[in-house]
Parts: sequence; C-alpha cells; structure tokens
Amino acid sequence: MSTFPSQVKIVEVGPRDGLQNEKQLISADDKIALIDQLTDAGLSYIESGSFVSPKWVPQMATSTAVLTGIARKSGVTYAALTPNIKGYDAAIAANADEVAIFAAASEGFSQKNINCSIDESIERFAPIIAAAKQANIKVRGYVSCVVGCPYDGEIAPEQVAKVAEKLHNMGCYEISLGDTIGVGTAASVQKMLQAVMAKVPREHLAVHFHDTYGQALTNIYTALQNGISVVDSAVAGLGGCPYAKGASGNVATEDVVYLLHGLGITTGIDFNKLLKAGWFISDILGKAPISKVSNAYRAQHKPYIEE
Ligand SMILES: CC(=O)SCCNC(=O)CCNC(=O)[C@H](O)C(C)(C)COP(=O)(O)OP(=O)(O)OC[C@H]1O[C@@H](n2cnc3c(N)ncnc32)[C@H](O)[C@@H]1OP(=O)(O)O
Ligand SMILES: CC(=O)CC(=O)O
Repeated sequence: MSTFPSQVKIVEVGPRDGLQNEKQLISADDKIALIDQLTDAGLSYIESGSFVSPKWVPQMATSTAVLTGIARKSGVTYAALTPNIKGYDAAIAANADEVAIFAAASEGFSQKNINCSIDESIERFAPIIAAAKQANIKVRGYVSCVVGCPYDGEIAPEQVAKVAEKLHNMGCYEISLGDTIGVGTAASVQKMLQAVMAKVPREHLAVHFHDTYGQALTNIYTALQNGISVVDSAVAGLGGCPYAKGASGNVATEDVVYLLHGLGITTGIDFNKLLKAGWFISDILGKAPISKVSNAYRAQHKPYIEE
C-alpha cells in the first residue's frame, strides 16, 4: 500500500479514443456537451479531439468545431492528437492546450495506423516538437501496442522501452504506454514497466489500458504499485482503435475512479457527475456504459446517486 501514489491524475480520453471508432457520427454539439460535463465533473485533463486525416478517422473531423466550442475552465488541459505538422498546426489554430504524438512499439501497427515505419514516425514528429517548443506547448507521447500487436504478436519489453526513450529524449514530457488491444496481464505489464522504467523515470510515465480481456484494472493496480500516478481512461468505457480489430474499449473512468477512491487516492473528481456524463454519451450512442460500476450504481440508485 505504501508505494501507491497519494494522488492520481486521470487523463480522460473518452472524447477522442472513446469516440474515434464509433460508426455513428456524433455531432460536434454533443461532443462539446460531453466535454463540458467532464469538465464540470472535475476532470483536469481531457483529450478532446484528434487532428488526423478525416479520410482515415471520419469521427474526428469535428475536432476544430469541438475545441473551439467547449466552455474552457481555467486549470483544465484540453489536448489533441497530432500525427504530423499539418495536424499540429490545425490543433494549435483550434486552441488545443497540449498536443500528443503517437508512435507504436510494433512496425506492423505503425504501418497500419499511420502509414509509416516507427523511425519515419519519429522523423515526422520532430517538426512538431520543434514548433511546440517555440510556442511553449507541451507535447505528450504515446507508445501503442506495448504488450501485444494485432499484426506482429507479442512485443518485447525492450522494444517498448526503446521507443518510449526516444519520445522522452526528443522532448515529450510524459509517455503514455498503451495496451492497444488489451492483452496485458499483471505479469506481462510488470515486465514491460520494468524495462521502460530503466530508461524513462516513472514520473514521466502514464498507463493506457484497453479492457479487451478484462485485465485493465488489475494492470492499473500493477502500475500504481510501481509508483506511476497518471492513468488514461474513457468515460463509460468507450473506445477502440480503427486499426486494431477486435480491441474493445478503454478502461472506464468510472471504474478507475471507484478503484482509486477505494484505495484512498484522491482524484478531484465528482463521482456522481462523472456517472451522469457517462450515461449522457451512452444514451446518445444507444447503449449502456461499459462500466460495471456505473451499471451497479444505476441499478441501485436509479438513475444516479441523488445529492
Ligand atoms: C491507438 C490509437 O488509437 S491511435 C489513433 C487512431 N489512429 C489514427 O488516428 C491514425 C489516423 N491516420 C492518419 O490520419 C493517416 O495515417 C496519416 C495522416 C497520419 C498519414 O496518412 P498518409 O496517407 O500517409 O498521409 P499523407 O501525408 O500522404 O497525406 C494524405 C492525405 O491526408 C491528408 N492529411 C495528412 N495529414 C493530415 C492531418 N493531420 N489532418 C488532415 N488531413 C491530413 C493530406 O492532406 C492528404 O490529403 P489529400 O489526399 O486530399 O491530398
Ligand atoms: C494513442 C492511443 O490511443 C494509445 C493506444 O491505445 O494505443
């Protein structure tokens, strides 16, 4: 217990990772309403869009409208994904507070996801880092497929460490380690974290688990035991990647907050407002949240815990 951080920052990726794979196009207004509710619930970091090719990810074509339409709250970071300098310029024009670049630990996924090799992707990111440095914009880095890849299979922890170190050395202030297809277990995640922490200090690491095999909370617990204090999650357990067939949603923010609060770890999040935000977007999508916690509260308190 004593090794756990006393406070955890949740990076809410629902409006981006959560929605990017939804076939039904969600309007900018609905995305704005979701982000505003998440802000009101106390999330301090909300990945609000993605400036990628709309031909590749049509759902994210509203990102300029979304980032320019939200009610910004002081102290909250509204970030966006940027694969190249074109995306960076568009994100900054839309007032993104921060950007995130995204590499992969596997060549197969890098090719399918961003149409280039890992080394080429690092080259494409260099101008983003340079421009962001000049503009005083922080850059977050992702490494996808940190345990397994839908194309290349099992991924060696040393390969993850190599890519994470590259992103860290080139100027990313934080590296988010993504189990894109959710195959990790406590044992494989521990091995991967050990290899990465030998190259990048844990203070600069975040974890990003998809829950395909139901292991996400256990894997987060493993990361917390390693002193990692930044966790990515998506409200209502939304999510999936268009280039990782069969991968299910991100771990639900509701489930993560329930775990953290149960451990006495503070998050600054109003749990009830978070539940409401999850039901708001799930109603629009026509399905219940993929969060056991949220469904349990709904069943017991109909529809939420009334204040
Ligand atoms: C694990 C995860 O969840 S990661 C997130 C999910 N995955 C993604 O979002 C990846 C999406 N991938 C992509 O958008 C693409 O692979 C890219 C843009 C990164 C690279 O695609 P490429 O086809 O190699 O790009 P290229 O530079 O050749 O440009 C092709 C077209 O895309 C357009 N384009 C390139 N970058 C962008 C951008 N950032 N924003 C909008 N359009 C863009 C170009 O203008 C060009 O348009 P045109 O055909 O009308 O002339
Ligand atoms: C960029 C991401 O969304 C991280 C991942 O799931 O691989």
